Amino acid sequence: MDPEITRRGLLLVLSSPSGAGKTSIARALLDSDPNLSLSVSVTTRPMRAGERDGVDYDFIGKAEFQSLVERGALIEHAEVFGNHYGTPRAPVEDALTAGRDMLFDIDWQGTQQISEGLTEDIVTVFVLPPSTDELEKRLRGRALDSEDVIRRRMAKSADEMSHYREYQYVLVNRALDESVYAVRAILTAERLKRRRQHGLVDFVNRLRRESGG
Ligand SMILES: Nc1nc2c(ncn2[C@@H]2O[C@H](COP(=O)(O)OP(=O)(O)O)[C@@H](O)[C@H]2O)c(=O)[nH]1
Ligand SMILES: Nc1ncnc2c1ncn2[C@@H]1O[C@H](COP(=O)(O)OP(=O)(O)O)[C@@H](O)[C@H]1O
Repeated sequence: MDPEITRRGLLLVLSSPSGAGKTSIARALLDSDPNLSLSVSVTTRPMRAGERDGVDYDFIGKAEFQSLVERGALIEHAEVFGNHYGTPRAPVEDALTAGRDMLFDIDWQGTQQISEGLTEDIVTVFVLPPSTDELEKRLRGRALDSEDVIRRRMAKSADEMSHYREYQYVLVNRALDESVYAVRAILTAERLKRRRQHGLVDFVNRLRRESGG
């Protein structure tokens, strides 16, 4: 991009029923895109094997969570599967003004709350599994949750999927590399939206002057 043209950051939201693959897509995007960073949520859910505190989530207690809510430090928050989750406000506001993009792995309740305040900045993608059998296979294959938790997540998936209409883009996650490719394409196109690019008037005026128009 020409240095005269700067851009406001965007907020890329990925939602899906649990196990459809949004975390896998998110990790691949983050690994390959230096201008994209993950919005690290706070949660009261216990840490899973393989997760890192401060990287995947900030794992906090219920009292601390409540205090963040009361201080208005969360841009949105919701209860999912009996645990509390929320998005810290400050990193989001900093990223937008600095022209950096942020990725959110949040549910439909959080997406609705962020959409209300930041309608112009948000790009939303809903990820569907290819089939219910495959969804269950992926949840079991992840081997991180107990049988009871897996059953609860499967039972909630129909409810979560009913919100696909509230999203701008919808993607069926068949082959992971194809899904990552598709979300990268969305990101590329959204970054080129005219309204996100500042300085275009001066840039085009200069081009026109230089070409004698
Ligand atoms: N509203 C909201 N939802 C969140 C946040 N962080 C995670 N979630 C959602 O909470 C649900 C459960 O997340 P998690 O416990 O990590 O399980 P998994 O995504 O199914 O592996 C998922 O639908 C996440 O997208 C957050 O900060 N806000
Ligand atoms: N396209 C895919 N094909 C096969 N397995 C997948 C695919 N995407 C993700 N998985 C696997 O499915 C499981 C759930 O994926 P994950 O990214 O944790 O889902 P979510 O974040 O939506 O709960 C993981 O074991 C992951 O490796």
